[in-house]
Amino acid sequence: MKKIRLAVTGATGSVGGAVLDICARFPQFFEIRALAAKSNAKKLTELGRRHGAKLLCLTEPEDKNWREEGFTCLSGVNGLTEMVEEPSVDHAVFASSGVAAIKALQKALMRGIDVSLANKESIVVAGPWVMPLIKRADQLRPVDSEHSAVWQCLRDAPKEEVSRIWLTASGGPFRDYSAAQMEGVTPEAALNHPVWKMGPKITVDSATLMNKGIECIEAMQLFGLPAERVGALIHPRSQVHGMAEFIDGTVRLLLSQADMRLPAAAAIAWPRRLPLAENALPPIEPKDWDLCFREIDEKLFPCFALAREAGRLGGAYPALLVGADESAVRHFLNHEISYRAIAEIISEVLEACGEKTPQTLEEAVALVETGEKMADKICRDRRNR
Ligand SMILES: NC(=O)C1=CN([C@@H]2O[C@H](COP(=O)(O)OP(=O)(O)OC[C@H]3O[C@@H](n4cnc5c(N)ncnc54)[C@H](OP(=O)(O)O)[C@@H]3O)[C@@H](O)[C@H]2O)C=CC1
Ligand SMILES: CC(=O)[C@@H](O)[C@H](O)COP(=O)(O)O
Ligand SMILES: [Mn+2]
Repeated sequence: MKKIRLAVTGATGSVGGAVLDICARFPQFFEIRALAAKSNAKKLTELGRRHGAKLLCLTEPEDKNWREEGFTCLSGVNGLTEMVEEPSVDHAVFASSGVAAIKALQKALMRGIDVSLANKESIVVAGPWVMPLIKRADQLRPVDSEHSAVWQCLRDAPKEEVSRIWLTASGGPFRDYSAAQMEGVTPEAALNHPVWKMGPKITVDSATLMNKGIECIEAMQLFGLPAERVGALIHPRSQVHGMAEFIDGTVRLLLSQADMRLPAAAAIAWPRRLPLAENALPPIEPKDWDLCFREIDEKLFPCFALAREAGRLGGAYPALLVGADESAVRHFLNHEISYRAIAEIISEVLEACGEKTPQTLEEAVALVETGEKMADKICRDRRNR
């Protein structure tokens, strides 16, 4: 069988690591051609050598003349686009954070190569422009664990037979806190996720439940469903990752260990399933299967409510939300604003400038920056008060 030749954006990060782990375990199926990150030249080069990559790309290298012997080295955001246009790449994995990879995602889909997508920001911001570029079923495969689960549950299901889909949420470290207990929680506490080991931004988003709200918008885009047909439930043990409910009232659900290597493998190996249960990831024993779900309290988790509303309203709101959240989380992690202020600041941004619907992808991406800058200003003003 011909090996799948991959380019991985976000290779130095948490999901990037899961993808590379799968590739290393199954060298008979995968070949790493290209790796990209933002600025971590040392780790990227090390990974490049370990996985035999030929091409490396840093979008923001510290040294503008960055070069590494034995590799073709690209710099800047355009490097990501060049990377996915490389003829020897036939599968692009997007596992970077933020919105830098949107153009490259667009190019990869237009080129017709397979795409595995973990980066949720890009689809939330650019979904209306990116989704129509898909040329065939399953060209775009979700890697975000809940979306991968739903995608797998929907396999072979006619769209008209699907009534609703469900995403699960761990609930984050504060899922059992009262509003009073949430006052004054620290970044360190927010970074202590009960289940997943992830990058800092998404970990804080899990603690505010913004992650789940953003994932609802991501699901609306990926599966072409309106907000009212995308639900989310707290499921503390994170065994069930997503569900599809059908018009006859039956529900398919996907239950597995909480390990990003599973959705990564499902995406890059599709339609094949890799024998991960044999060694790396033993399945959960039936006696331990857990089917406890509970509703999300939108008062306790206002970020979730804000994202749900942004998804319902569409237009400029999803992009502004992504930008404002990026800023608010950064300021929270820097101990400059409180946990509660994250939702307050995002709400202020959405109220101030949500009306103008972007007409182009460029306008949508510009709105992310607008949201981020406006939230930066609100944070600064609050500190100076
Ligand atoms: N972690 C997880 O389990 C999950 C993550 N996701 C999503 O996947 C994405 C990555 O998350 P995660 O792995 O946790 O994040 P990490 O913080 O662990 O890693 C981020 C990665 O993205 C790279 N990166 C950041 N900005 C840019 C940029 N401007 N250009 C190129 N590369 C960039 C970083 O490079 P560098 O090291 O040089 O900074 C690093 O490789 C996010 O969109 C997240 O929401 C989705 C589901 C699960
Ligand atoms: C692993 C993954 O997909 C994350 O997006 C995860 O969902 C975060 O956990 P929460 O359910 O706490 O948001
Ligand atoms: Mn997820």
